[in-house]
Amino acid sequence: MQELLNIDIGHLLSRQDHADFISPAEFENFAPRYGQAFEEFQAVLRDKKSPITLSFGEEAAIPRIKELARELGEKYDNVLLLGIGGSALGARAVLQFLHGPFYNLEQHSHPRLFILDNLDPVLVNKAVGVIDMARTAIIYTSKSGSTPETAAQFIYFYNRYKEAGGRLEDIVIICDPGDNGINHIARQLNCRLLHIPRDLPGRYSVLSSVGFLPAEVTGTDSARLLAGAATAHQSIADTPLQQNALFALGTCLYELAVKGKSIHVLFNYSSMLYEFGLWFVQLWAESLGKRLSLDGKEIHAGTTPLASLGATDQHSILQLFKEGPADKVLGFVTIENQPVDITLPEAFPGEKEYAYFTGHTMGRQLSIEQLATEMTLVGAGKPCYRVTLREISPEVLGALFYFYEALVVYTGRLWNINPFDQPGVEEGKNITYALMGRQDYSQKRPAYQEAVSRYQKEGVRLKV
Ligand SMILES: O=P(O)(O)OC[C@H]1O[C@H](O)[C@H](O)[C@@H](O)[C@@H]1O
Repeated sequence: MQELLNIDIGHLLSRQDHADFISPAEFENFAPRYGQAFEEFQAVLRDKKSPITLSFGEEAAIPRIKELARELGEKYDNVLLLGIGGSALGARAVLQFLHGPFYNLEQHSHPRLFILDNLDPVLVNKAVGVIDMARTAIIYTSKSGSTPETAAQFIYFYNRYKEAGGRLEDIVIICDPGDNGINHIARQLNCRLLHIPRDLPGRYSVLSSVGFLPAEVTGTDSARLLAGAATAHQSIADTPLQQNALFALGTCLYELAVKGKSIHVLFNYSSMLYEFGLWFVQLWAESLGKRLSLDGKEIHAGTTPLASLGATDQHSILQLFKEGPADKVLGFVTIENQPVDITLPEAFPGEKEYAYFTGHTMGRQLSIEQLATEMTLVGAGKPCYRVTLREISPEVLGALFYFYEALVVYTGRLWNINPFDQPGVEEGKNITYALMGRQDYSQKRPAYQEAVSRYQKEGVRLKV
């Protein structure tokens, strides 16, 4: 049987020395130079000692998650998921990949799923206009429980839910098991509580109750997502260096970054992968973008992730990819076996711009366009790799999630950084807490207020 994922790195390489690609000599040097780091990483995976392998322990939680999803489905027409970042992007990617963008408009036996992942009064107001709170279950997902955007949304919807006569014990909270406010609230409400493994960071948590419950609510078997991840895990952990796709791709991406390819574009050739692209952006950016190395040196590691959609973005950003700065490496993601294809009937036979479509399928046209785009980029000196997905299925998506998680963790080793923290986002949060009057930030408040007014005075305002 065909593999879940196939990776082609041939067009990251060149036949001779080339500043924009990996040369044969550089490629040959991979094993002696990085082999030990990779084999150490493989050993950590095999021993299930990496935070990402905590997902496999979540198999035990699946029966309870299925039961909960079934109950919610029986009682409610809608499920409202409140979360942000790693608490929403994975669920959005699963929904889009397996059900597409019109899930909530289709007729089916499962509840509609609304994922609100922004603090935006206009958006919230629009949602209130279309969601009947008396027929809506709430899932509040926050690893830390202290993320202010999600907390504000929960406070608001909790009140609306109560006003609509909602049963407090049906609210679902998904969070870290620590002794924190969100757990206190869960106990106070006596509601449903699912815990995310303590050492599984939010942006790596899609393969846990964070992704599993919303998936199950919409009828996706989360055990199949996890089974796909397990297949990818086995291949990454057990395949020897010379044939290992993750070793080859991760090492190429790291070396190309060092050679100045500071932007990593994921060019997804399926609208079903649109949300996956956003999940990838958070995972790549927060994990690898680090000021300090593990030994405390200021290195400003990482490359900038960008998600693009084919064929749509051929008509927007492709021009820059091809002729703009030579600072990018591009990964194409394509789907080998589409569940449906559409054959174009004969029309306008006398018009040469239209006649040639007759008998072609949209799927075939899309794959021709993908190949044409990739070839022209490589021809213009832009290194490209391709990930081919066997089909649209939970197993393939689980494998894809896990592959990119492992890719990030391995390249993090080469950068010598911690891929599991995000110190850079804490300062902004602290200012927010202080200015919003959070009690335990009262001492820091005057200093932050002063800094804010100084900052605002520095503005140079011009009229239009
Ligand atoms: O799940 P939460 O704790 O609410 O966190 C939501 C998001 O918050 C922060 O921005 C972190 O940098 C992200 O990594 C995280 O996914």
